[in-house]
Parts: sequence; structure tokens; C-alpha cells
Amino acid sequence: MVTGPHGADSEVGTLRTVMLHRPGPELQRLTPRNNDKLLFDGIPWVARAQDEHDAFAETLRGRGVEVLYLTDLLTESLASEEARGMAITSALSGLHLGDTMRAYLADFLTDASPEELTELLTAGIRNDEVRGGHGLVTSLLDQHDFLIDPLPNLLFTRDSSVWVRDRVAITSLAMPARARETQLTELIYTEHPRFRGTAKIHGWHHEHVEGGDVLLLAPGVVAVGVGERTTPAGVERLARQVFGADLAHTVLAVPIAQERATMHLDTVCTMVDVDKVVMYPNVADSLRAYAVTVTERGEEDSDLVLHVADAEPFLVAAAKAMEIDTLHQIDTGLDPVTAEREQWDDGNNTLALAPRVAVAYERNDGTNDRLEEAGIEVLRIAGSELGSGRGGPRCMSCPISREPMPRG
Ligand SMILES: NC(=[NH2+])NCCC[C@H](N)C(=O)O
Repeated sequence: MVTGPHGADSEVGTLRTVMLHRPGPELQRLTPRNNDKLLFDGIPWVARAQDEHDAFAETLRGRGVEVLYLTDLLTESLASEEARGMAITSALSGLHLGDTMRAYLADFLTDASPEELTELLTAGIRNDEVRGGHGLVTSLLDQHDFLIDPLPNLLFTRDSSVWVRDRVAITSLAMPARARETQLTELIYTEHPRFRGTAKIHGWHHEHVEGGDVLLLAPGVVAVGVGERTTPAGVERLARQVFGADLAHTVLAVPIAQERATMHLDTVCTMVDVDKVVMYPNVADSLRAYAVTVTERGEEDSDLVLHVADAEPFLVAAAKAMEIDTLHQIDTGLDPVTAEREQWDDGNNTLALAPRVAVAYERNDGTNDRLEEAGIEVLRIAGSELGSGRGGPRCMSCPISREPMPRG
């Protein structure tokens, strides 16, 4: 059961509303010098990335999904002077600025319209873009250094917030290049008229949890990957909050290799039906989960006494928590090399629009063919440019509202 106008209790309930970010000027900031730090594996052709993204959005709209854009929501949220003030203060909190530059930028940003401010907060400001006499910092920094970092990974809206039933978790992103994204999602969920009053959990000041690690396996069952991004303490914090607010009865903590290729749980496993996942075959035998439940309640989330079961194979632990006989893994039957190539290109990172309907990158022929053979309708989208940020359809979407998951 999902209550309230927004929220999701599964990965596969019919998708009603989603938040996307159409790639924009922040991608123009990527150069061969900064792309690694900014977590892109190449320099995308921006116009083509936008075309691909527009086609993705159209695919969703074609299936009745309402598409909201993060930058529209942000601009609308920045209509109030107070919200603009908060956004500016947090964007300028970095210790690399110094008082002279901070004061200059504060004035500059205060004069910007909500639209301009959205662009400045997402595309950033480079040192050579502020002209003349603003003191020591601007003189000593390289002209290419950013005073406000661009946020090219905003594209991956999955990571910077995640709905668990009718609450939205503001996540805490592990990589410095992404840390500021959650200042923007927090602002949207706090200030935007559509979301005002939504109860929030977690927050960017807490232990690291990224949305790509969070899978709503079934109502009451949340799997959380623990690896390069979400930390052990992060999953404990999230578990306490979802238990405290009665959003789940079981959290499955799922260790994943701390590597770029498997940065989030959704890079190796996503759901395509109420009882089916597509999973990277090379991890299928080794993926394990610790089921966390509550044994005693108290006043505060911190008083909850948690029980951590011994690790079990992921599919076994998941099926038990979901109270189903089997959580089926669609066997893509790919040889290890093809499997590795398609995993790298986000073949396992599908976005379910409903049970047995999933959006996937067209390039991953092998995985997609096997999904179709297993009865999944695959909506294939182009992602040659989008994929250079290492994220697929699931990463590029934050479901804001799904219909309750149908049983069985
Ligand atoms: N949920 C996901 N798998 N997100 C992919 C994020 C990719 C992004 N470039 C990063 O490194 O953070």
C-alpha cells in the first residue's frame, strides 16, 4: 500500500510519475582533464545525449508516465527569495572560496533570476568566468578551476533521492563530485509546492547512502547495496529510519564489490517483474544478503534493537523476506566476457514501467534478447552518449509515484 499522492512501494508497480534530468550545460564542462574526477568515462556529445534523453522521456510518456524535470522543479522551487538564499548559502559553503570570492559570488547569484540560478547551480562557475579584481583566490586558482562545481551526474536522478513508500529519502552521496546534488533535491522536496509537507528521511549530512543501492523488492522489503557508495553505517542508519517509520519490516544489506563497474546494487541487479530480477551472471552465485529486522522498539530510531541474520544467498534471503517461494533470476546465459561487456554498459540496469515491461539500452542485445525470451517486454532506447556517465535507464530515473505492487 502506498499512501499519499507520491511514493512507491516496489520496483515494478505501474510507474505514474518520474523525475528525470535532461542533460544540459553541465555536460559541456567535461574535459579530458576533469572527466575522471567528475565520474564520466568519456566526453559526451551533448546534443546527441539530449536527443537520446528526449527519446527516453518520450518512451516513458508513451506509456502514460508523467515526466518531471529536475531543473523545472528547481527553478519553481527557487521562486521564493528565502529558497534562493538557502540555495546560495549552501552552494557557497565550500572552503576553497575564501571570504572575498564568497561575498562576490553571493552578490552575483543574488542578482540572478530563478532560471539563471538553476543554470549556475547545475553548470557551476569556472574561475575564468568571473572577471577582474576579486582577490587572492581568483588570482591563485587555475583559470580552469571551478568556484562552483558543475554537476554532470545530476543526470542520474536515481541516486540523489529515493522514495520509500510515502517518504522521500534525501541521500548522502559518497563521491565529492556529487555531494552538492542533494542540496538541490532537498530544496525541491522542501520548497516546491507539489512536495511541500512530504515527510523526509535521511539527509545529506548523514552516513553515505545512494539511491542506486536501494531496491524496493516488495512492500516492506528494502534491499540496500553496500560497496563503493553506500557504507555499512549508511545502511544501518537507513534501516533504523525505515523501521522507525514503519516503512519496511526487513532490510537486506547486500555487499557488492567496491569497484566502479559495480558502484551500485542496481548495476548488477534490477527487478523486471514482481518475482523476477535480471542479474549480472558473474555475481549471481556470490551475491549474498544480511537480513536485518527489528527485535525491540523504543522511543527513538536509535533505540531500535536490530537483529542481523547470517548472510545467505541474495535470492534466498530476498524470497524469504518477500514471502514468496522463489525470486527468479532471469538467466541471460551469456558467456562471462559478453556478460561483463553488457554489465559495463548497464545491461542489468533496467527501469520497470510495470510488471514485465522494462526500459533498457538497445546496445545490450544479449541481455535484452534473453529478457524478451523470458516474457519481458523490453523498450529499447539508444544510450551511446548517455552511457558515458556509466548509468542506464534505472539510474537516470527517480520514480516519484508508482501504483501499489500487484501481488503474485
Ligand atoms: N544508480 C546508478 N547506477 N547510478 C550511476 C551513476 C553514475 C555516475 N557517473 C557516478 O559515478 O556516480
